[in-house]
Amino acid sequence: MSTEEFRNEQQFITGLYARLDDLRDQAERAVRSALAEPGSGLQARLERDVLVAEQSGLLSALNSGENGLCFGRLEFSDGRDHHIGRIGIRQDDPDRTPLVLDWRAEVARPFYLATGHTPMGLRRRRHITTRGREVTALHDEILDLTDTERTGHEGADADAVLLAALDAARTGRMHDIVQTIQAEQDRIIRSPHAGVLVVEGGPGTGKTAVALHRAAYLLYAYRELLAKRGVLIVGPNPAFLGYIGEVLPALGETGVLLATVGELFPGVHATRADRPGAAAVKGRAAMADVLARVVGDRQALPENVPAGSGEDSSVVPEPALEIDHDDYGTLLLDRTMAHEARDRARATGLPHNLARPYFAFRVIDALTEQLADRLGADPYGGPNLLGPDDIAQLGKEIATSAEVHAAIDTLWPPLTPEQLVTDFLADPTYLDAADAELIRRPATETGWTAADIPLLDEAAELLGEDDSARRAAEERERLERIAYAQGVLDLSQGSESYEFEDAENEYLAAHDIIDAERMAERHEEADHRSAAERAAADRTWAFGHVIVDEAQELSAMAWRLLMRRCPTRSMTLVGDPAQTGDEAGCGSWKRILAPYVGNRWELVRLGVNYRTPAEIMDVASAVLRARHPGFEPPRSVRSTGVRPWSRATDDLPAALAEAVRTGTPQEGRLAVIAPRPLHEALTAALPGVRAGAEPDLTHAVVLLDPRQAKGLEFDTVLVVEPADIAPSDLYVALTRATQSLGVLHTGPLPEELGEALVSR
Ligand SMILES: Nc1ncnc2c1ncn2[C@@H]1O[C@H](COP(=O)(O)OP(=O)(O)OP(=O)(O)O)[C@@H](O)[C@H]1O
Repeated sequence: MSTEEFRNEQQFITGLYARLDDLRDQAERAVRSALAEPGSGLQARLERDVLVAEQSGLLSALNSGENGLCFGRLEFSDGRDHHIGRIGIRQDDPDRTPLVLDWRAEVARPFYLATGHTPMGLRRRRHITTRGREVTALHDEILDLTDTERTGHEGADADAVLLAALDAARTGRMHDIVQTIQAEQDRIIRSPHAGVLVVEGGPGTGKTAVALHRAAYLLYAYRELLAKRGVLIVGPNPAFLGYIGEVLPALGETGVLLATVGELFPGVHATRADRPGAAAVKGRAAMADVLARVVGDRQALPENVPAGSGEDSSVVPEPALEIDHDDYGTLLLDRTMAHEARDRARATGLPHNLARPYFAFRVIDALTEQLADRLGADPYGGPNLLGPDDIAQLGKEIATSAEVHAAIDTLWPPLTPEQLVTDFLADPTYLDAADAELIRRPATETGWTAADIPLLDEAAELLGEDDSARRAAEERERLERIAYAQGVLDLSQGSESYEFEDAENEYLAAHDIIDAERMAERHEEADHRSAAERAAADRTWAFGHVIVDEAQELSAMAWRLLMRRCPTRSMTLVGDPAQTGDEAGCGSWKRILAPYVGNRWELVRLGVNYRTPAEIMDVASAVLRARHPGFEPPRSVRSTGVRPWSRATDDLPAALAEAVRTGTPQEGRLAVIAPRPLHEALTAALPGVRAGAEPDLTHAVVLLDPRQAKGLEFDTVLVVEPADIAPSDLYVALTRATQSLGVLHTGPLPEELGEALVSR
């Protein structure tokens, strides 16, 4: 081993961290002094806010570089020599020479793609492993095969760095993979941001890792566009989002919204669970039509014939609403009138609440006409005696009558999504009896389920938000801000000294470059939250890019919601149809995507399993092949030589306690995956175990049900009572371990599993 190479590299890394410390100091000082500024005046406050935001963003990016700041070096045959790191850092010289290049820069690509066959101009690729600020290992690969110069760090196994990362003890939190991204993954991470990209791959093929690094890459490559519109990452449950939550901050990116579909209707938290079968019914595409019909039904016509209207036998009595007007006695809002008003309002094509004023205007006009006919009728049969002013006055009185508005509300009520969906679930219509029964929920039972959220969103689309009051208030505020900004500008103009006319001293004052309106707008922007925060609070936010993990789990209704959040259809969807567990999940990409993008989407497959050793993957594949004989499992990149085992027992809690005691790794994590009904008994047998809806995954031992385990991984996994777990969920459970797998059972094992395991 060449100690000189080692020393040189250490010297470089030490210098690099010194530069990082300097930059951090500068940014901290800038933030501190900006915050200490009294900031009088709009312009000063605006500048201060911008500076604080910029420097804080820079600080968090610099802090993210603390671990593994630099992890690679590229030496090109033409003499170029670059270090590669988590973030880019420049020297403090007039040219701002790069010290280390951001892994996302185009020049860094050969680090991930170059091979002996296609060296991409590289002579040597070096992996630098560090602990804190200390270099602990160097691995070199010579790509130019004519090169005879050796450093002594050429690894016998070029994949040593990758294998070390895969073998490392798990922490309960996902880590980034910037140091070891593989070529097939790199191509996906850097593919252009427009259009729909589907990434399919078996368990452990790095789909989640790729999706997260793609978000970081897109924010780097299309920063201007995406920082404004934000990136949304959708995951299957909050525990999973907690598990992946540290990856992007570690890559210096914080402006991404991570959410489950159940969190995408602002103001509503899904806290209830659906009963079995209900989510599948609620998730069907047909629910969109059902809800549209339900809204249509709320645009009603009068049903009852008023008492006494059949007295004149020459007139066919018509159903009508009787309106008792304080001043003018009874008015009749009859069916013909309501029908005509409804047709007019519907013809606008607007959502229910926004079409409502059109209905109301029409009804008011018709009632005014009715009243004018009655009051102005000439007893001698001549033309109406009322003039246009009288009729206009009558119209005003009708339009401001509480009784008239009550009648309009009866026929075309203003509705909220919550109200509409609550009423629908209490009395589900347009469904067959069995489906209706599955989703029926009395209006007195409050709280929402995750499958209700797409229904609420659909209802919100059908109803539209009548936001005229809010918009009027916003406009008032805006005008006030402009008036204030104008005052500020007038003052600054008034205080100009004569020196400003002197060409020598000429500089731009605020009023030269900005008018009051723009100044007010800029101040308003400076007040605003980050794109991710604003997006989280706004149901109609259109994201710049949407990434969906475990995409196979989403229902047709959930897709409708997500597509509304991404009108440009710039999306990355990752998933594995073989792992579909949710009863509402929609299996085929073609079926999911056809309604939105036809066949204009791209599919890429990942075929290497980085998580599960070959011995464990053999067992999991046996389970899947029993149902899908043609199934091709992903190829495991490593094997451990440890065969998965099974143990039959009469005393499950005791046997499990023993297996947990002997199986818990010194470092690393163990998960027990068991059907939910067993959890109470098993928790009692495992003191200190973390269980429940959102267990702390960083704890040494956790108890999960198979659905909770989706997307997660642990060093050791114990699967309990596999015969009681649905096959696709069992496949997921069996593929969660990075080192060892055991199965405990009281009854017989599923046949294919029994054959694949060694019994203990
Ligand atoms: N290039 C890589 N370098 C190092 N580790 C990697 C690499 N690719 C994937 N991994 C690791 O492999 C494991 C599995 O990755 P990930 O969770 O992204 O897979 P997945 O395809 O989403 O799996 P599943 O479908 O089972 O949820 C993770 O620990 C991840 O860090």
